[in-house]
Amino acid sequence: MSCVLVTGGAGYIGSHTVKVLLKRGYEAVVLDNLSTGHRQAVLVDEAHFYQGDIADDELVTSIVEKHGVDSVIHFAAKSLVGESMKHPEMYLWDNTAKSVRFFTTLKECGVRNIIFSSTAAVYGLPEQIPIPEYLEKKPVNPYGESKLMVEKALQWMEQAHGIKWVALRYFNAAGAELTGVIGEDHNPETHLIPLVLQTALGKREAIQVFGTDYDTPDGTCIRDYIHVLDLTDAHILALEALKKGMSSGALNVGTGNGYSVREVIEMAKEVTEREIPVVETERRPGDPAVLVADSTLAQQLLGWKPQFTLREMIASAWKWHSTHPEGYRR
Ligand SMILES: NC(=O)c1ccc[n+]([C@@H]2O[C@H](COP(=O)([O-])OP(=O)(O)OC[C@H]3O[C@@H](n4cnc5c(N)ncnc54)[C@H](O)[C@@H]3O)[C@@H](O)[C@H]2O)c1
Ligand SMILES: O=c1ccn([C@@H]2O[C@H](COP(=O)(O)OP(=O)(O)O[C@H]3O[C@H](CO)[C@@H](O)[C@H](O)[C@H]3O)[C@@H](O)[C@H]2O)c(=O)[nH]1
Repeated sequence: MSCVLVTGGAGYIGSHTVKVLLKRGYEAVVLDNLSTGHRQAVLVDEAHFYQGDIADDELVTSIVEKHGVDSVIHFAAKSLVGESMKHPEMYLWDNTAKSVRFFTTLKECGVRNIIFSSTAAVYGLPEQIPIPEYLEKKPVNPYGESKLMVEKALQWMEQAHGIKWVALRYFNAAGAELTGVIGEDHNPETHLIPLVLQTALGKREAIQVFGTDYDTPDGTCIRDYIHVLDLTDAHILALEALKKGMSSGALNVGTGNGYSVREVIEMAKEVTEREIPVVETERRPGDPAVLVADSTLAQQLLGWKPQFTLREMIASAWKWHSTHPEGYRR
């Protein structure tokens, strides 16, 4: 089997993907600067680990040559929407400029296959639900813009240099692998499900519900939560399809089912059998009311099908959080 370079492989989604890649017989090498990732998240001894930056040409070249890398899964990025509003230049630099530099190095090394972590944030405030890929892309924050620019860079680099790529536009990643050994550990944590579970653990006094006056059945925002293992599966299938000749392009990855903030909290109460105090607050700026994916294309082209329900996402996340209340800092 060939060697896959996984950037951001010490992060939440990347570490799950590395584990599954190894299990399926791939050789994997991780490049991560540990800005938000955790060295302990790359558990398996067979995964080679390099601490460094994707824009370090020399390091990238030496990794590709040493390990015979022929494909890349590129997770490394900053992904805090609020931070991107305050410091857009940071996102344009880290996510866009560094990715272009990284792809240039890969091109020079002859690496042709790239799977890229894109996001539902490229759609901005979509006028149609569920969201198909062809809908107009109008990001409402620099984070989404920084990812859309990378998709465009890939398109042009394909034309000029024959790079093959798939941009997976994830909706809301959730859950953890089923042994509870690795999981989500962001600092600061901004995502709903980990915050709800930290509240169940008593680490937070209450979960804030950002806005109860949206035009949705219970007034709170609706999102399409997708299990991190379903995401991992989509990456590996996309890589395999690309190598078999599938055309480059962007694919949505979600379940097609939307859940409101209140529904998530209710399900978390059932799963954890704990009290979860709620405080209703103002809307969080930039939050669309509803984001639900139409993932028909990914299902047709990759033969991919999401396997996990929201309950299973919350239960697997609970297994991780309840056994690692301080995340990887134990
Ligand atoms: N979590 C979600 O719900 C979600 C949704 C849509 C898209 N995404 C995208 O998926 C990817 C992974 O997200 P995550 O939640 O696992 O984030 P994460 O912060 O846990 O992982 C990102 C990893 O990349 C590393 N990194 C960042 N910049 C780097 C650089 N310049 N060089 C080397 N390593 C670098 C970090 O140290 C970290 O380990 C990101 O690109 C994110 O934008 C995430
Ligand atoms: O304390 C909290 C945190 C979140 N929310 C709400 O919960 C929903 C989900 O929020 P969050 O978990 O922060 O995810 P999103 O803001 O939807 O963004 C995620 O999903 C996007 C794609 O849908 C990705 O682009 C982003 O990277 C990823 O963080 C939103 O309606 C929030 O307003 C709360 O009510 N209280």
